[in-house]
Amino acid sequence: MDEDKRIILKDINVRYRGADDFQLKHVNATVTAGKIIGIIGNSHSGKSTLCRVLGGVIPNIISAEIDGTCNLLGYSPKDDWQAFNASTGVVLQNPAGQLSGLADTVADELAFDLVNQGLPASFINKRVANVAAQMGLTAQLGQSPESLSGGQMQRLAIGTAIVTQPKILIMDDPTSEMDPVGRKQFFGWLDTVQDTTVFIVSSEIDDLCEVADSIWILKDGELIVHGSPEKVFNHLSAQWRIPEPTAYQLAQRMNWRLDDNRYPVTSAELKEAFDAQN
Ligand SMILES: Nc1ncnc2c1ncn2[C@@H]1O[C@H](COP(=O)(O)OP(=O)(O)OP(=O)(O)O)[C@@H](O)[C@H]1O
Repeated sequence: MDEDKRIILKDINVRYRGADDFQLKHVNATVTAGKIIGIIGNSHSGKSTLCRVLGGVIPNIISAEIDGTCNLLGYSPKDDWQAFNASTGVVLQNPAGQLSGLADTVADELAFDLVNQGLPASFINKRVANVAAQMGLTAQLGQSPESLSGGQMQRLAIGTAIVTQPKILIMDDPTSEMDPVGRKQFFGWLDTVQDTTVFIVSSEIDDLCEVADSIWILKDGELIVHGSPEKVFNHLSAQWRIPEPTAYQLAQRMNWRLDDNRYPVTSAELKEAFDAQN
């Protein structure tokens, strides 16, 4: 398959300045464009560091020792930074830190990159209204970004990342400050995203299983497992200290299995396994 339809990570090693050990070690994976990748792992396992590599923040903004190959849809963050940057949208852990700080209103913040691109006002207004609606921020468009709650701020950060319609979206724990309703809406929205490759770090295992094509588990900087949610959670090692999704736990307790003997990991699969027993 063409390089411009894949994301390729080949033997990525990363060490921050002054650190004794590597924070990412021999990370290898290939992803087909358009997939949703859920990244999980315990604290300090390297999830944010991987997001920084995928978004080109390392090495272009945070200088760190990095080797290996990172190629996103044909662009390398090292060699094609401008094109790479234009193709990726990044939502970091601290949403407030990635806002421009120059916009008086949520609408101006959402419009910021489009204005910088010199696009016509009518186009910008339409795009901003569309993104605000997707993020549930229509009522806040006239408000100052500083007046937003933590969850709204996260939704604004996601909005600023998607407003330029990047081909790749990288989100590091984007729902950490959302309430349960906001989180549900966010994962419902994520499920509708098309023609975009999404990398999302989250500890919301149930939600991730519903939307992700693939789950990556990081442990001590190593990508120890990657595969479909069903495969990954049916072959977990207790040593990794990763919780199974609720559907899996319930089915295991009731011994409800799918046709191929696996336990379900999504609500639809749980129903399938239940129906098969009754
Ligand atoms: N800017 C930095 N400079 C030096 N070391 C760092 C830096 N950022 C992270 N680290 C270290 O790199 C390791 C991996 O951190 P990282 O934040 O990538 O893990 P994580 O899995 O995202 O953790 P968490 O779930 O706690 O956010 C940790 O040991 C952390 O202390």
